[in-house]
Amino acid sequence: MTKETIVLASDHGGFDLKEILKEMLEEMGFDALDLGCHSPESVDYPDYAHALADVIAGGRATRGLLVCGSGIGISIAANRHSHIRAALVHDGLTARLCREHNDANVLVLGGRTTGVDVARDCLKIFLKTPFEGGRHERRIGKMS
Ligand SMILES: O=C(CO)[C@H](O)[C@H](O)[C@H](O)COP(=O)(O)O
Repeated sequence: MTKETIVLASDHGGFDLKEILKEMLEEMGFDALDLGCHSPESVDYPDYAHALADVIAGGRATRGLLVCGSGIGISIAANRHSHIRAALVHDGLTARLCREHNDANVLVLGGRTTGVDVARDCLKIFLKTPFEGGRHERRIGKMS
């Protein structure tokens, strides 16, 4: 069976958490396409958000994960792309709602703000929760 590819990227502030979540994705049976960064050396988060958006635009992955220090900068950068709905979440509830209501295609976490256990939960919930459609479909349509 073909593995689904999940694309992921971070800046230095999200590097440690991205590495942990990459391993988790692989353990869950996904193909984790890691666009970097590849060390804790300081880099610029927009470069990584744009690279991830390009991969999703190209169709190699449909879902992604971004991490920076707070999750804020990298989500702002990712959401400049019209095909990206990147959701910065902080707990299981927001991870579920970003899928059910917003059909988010990119999960964003803060490596300096969210603990590893919560981050793992968020990722699991993000991956398994379907979009509810209905009234939410209309609202999403108004954003494109
Ligand atoms: O964009 C951010 C804050 O909104 C991220 O947290 C970055 O990772 C952060 O700004 C990086 O900060 P640093 O002082 O250069 O490590």
